[in-house]
Amino acid sequence: MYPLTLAIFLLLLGSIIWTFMHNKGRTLVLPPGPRSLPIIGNFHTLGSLPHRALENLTKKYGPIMSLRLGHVPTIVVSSSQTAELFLKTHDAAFASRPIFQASKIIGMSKGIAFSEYGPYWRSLKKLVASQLLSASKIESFAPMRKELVGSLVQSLKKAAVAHEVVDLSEKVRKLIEELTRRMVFGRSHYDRFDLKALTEETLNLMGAFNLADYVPYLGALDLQGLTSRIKQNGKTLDVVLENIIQEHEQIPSGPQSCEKDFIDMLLSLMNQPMTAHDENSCKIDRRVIKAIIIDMITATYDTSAISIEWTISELLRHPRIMKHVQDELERVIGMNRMVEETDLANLSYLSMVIKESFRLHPVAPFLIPRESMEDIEINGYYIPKKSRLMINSWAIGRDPYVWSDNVEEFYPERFINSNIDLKGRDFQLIPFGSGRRGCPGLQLGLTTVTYVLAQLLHCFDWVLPNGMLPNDLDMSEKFGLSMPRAKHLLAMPTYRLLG
Ligand code: HEM
Repeated sequence: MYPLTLAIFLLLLGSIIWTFMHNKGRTLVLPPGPRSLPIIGNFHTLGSLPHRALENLTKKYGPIMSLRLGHVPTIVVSSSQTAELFLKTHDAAFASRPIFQASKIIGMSKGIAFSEYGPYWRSLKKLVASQLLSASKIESFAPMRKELVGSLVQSLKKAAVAHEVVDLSEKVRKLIEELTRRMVFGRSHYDRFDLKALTEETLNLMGAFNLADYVPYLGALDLQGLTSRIKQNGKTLDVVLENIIQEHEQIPSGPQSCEKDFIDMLLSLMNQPMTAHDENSCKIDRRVIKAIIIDMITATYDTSAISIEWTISELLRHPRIMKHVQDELERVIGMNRMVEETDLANLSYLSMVIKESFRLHPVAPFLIPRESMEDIEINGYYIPKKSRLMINSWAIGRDPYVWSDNVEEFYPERFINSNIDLKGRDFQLIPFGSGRRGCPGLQLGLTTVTYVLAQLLHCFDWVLPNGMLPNDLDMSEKFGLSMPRAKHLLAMPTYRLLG
């Protein structure tokens, strides 16, 4: 009798443990969140500025909040501690990206920013980091940056003499556009194509809330007209890139050319494995080159320009801080010459101003959405596989537990004696993201932003037009994948260097 009882007992115990293990996901609950409606889920709660709407909801539901966008389970993370849990402790589980209809059709799901996590993405990211965005490659474009920023200063000098009001947003955008064009396409004469309009359309389509991505069975109806626009955009982009690549093949850059553009670099690696010394890794072909190029253009196109326009807007609203920046520039560089990139490391106050600007105005308020690759438990909550993860870096920059009670104030001095940097290790400030999917263009982006700002603030005094007072400057945002000012920044320059 005794062995039989023991066997039954062990069988029962085993089945209880098995049931517990296999029902683990079901016994845990989703993070709290607002009630969702049929079909649309919580879309109606997002409004026109979702980063603000969701920060508001966080006050009720906490820093890990669960929503449903259409049919997609979505987790919104809004504090530095919880961001660390998702982007560091459990980074591997959240290292994938959702595949959007636009990224698939346009070809971006084969690039870095919008591809799923796996060996292909890993090889691609390594290739780009080592061949296109290495410190030496960024350095090789320094003369080009100097030439183009110099031309902008000359045109602003003329405007200053004529007492003209300048559309600074437009000027800076054109500068970054030209920097991007020269770096990626170099000598190509692509004036037959409106690459600017094409890139803007790509960014708009990638940033749109497309019903096909959230309520798949409505996708076929194309109620928003997005699918046809995406197809058209994908086709045109492919033709343009094919033309530019062919031009590069017909007139290759000389072996001595010191300013090889990205297409030259990638063509020189054609048919080689993406990861050096790994014959099994995917080969670099035209499709890979096009996907990388689209990534490089879209990632560079507006990020730096948006950071610059927000920083100058804040300085125009805060004359004390503007003066402090200019005093530093005068002390470090003097008034007889222009800023060089080698001076940038000595501009510590400007660096604090840029951090403060990123805190209040992160270019990508939700970073780039991620997708979970497995069922996972975090902080006692159940997060199902294929959940969308939105990190609200805009809300994290305003967390009063981290930034004290003057969160809304533009106050660069908060970074004095602080080790917080922008590299994604300090989760209170993550404008470039963090972890495996963090931004590989951080160094290039930060160099460009700091150099252009230093030059504009060293060469010119700036005032708002028509006697507008600093507090009257409209600081409204336009929400998208990236978040520029809603209205262009207008200001009047006065040249201030000697000679
Ligand atoms: C001020 C300038 C820039 C800002 C604020 C910025 C910001 C970001 C952010 C927030 C992400 C998402 C990170 C995440 O999900 O954790 C990202 C990803 C990315 N960025 Fe940047 N970026 C900038 C400039 C650049 C430049 C100049 C390049 C390249 C030339 C670049 C290339 C990329 C790429 C390829 C990714 C996708 C990485 C991946 O998915 O693995 N970025 N960036």
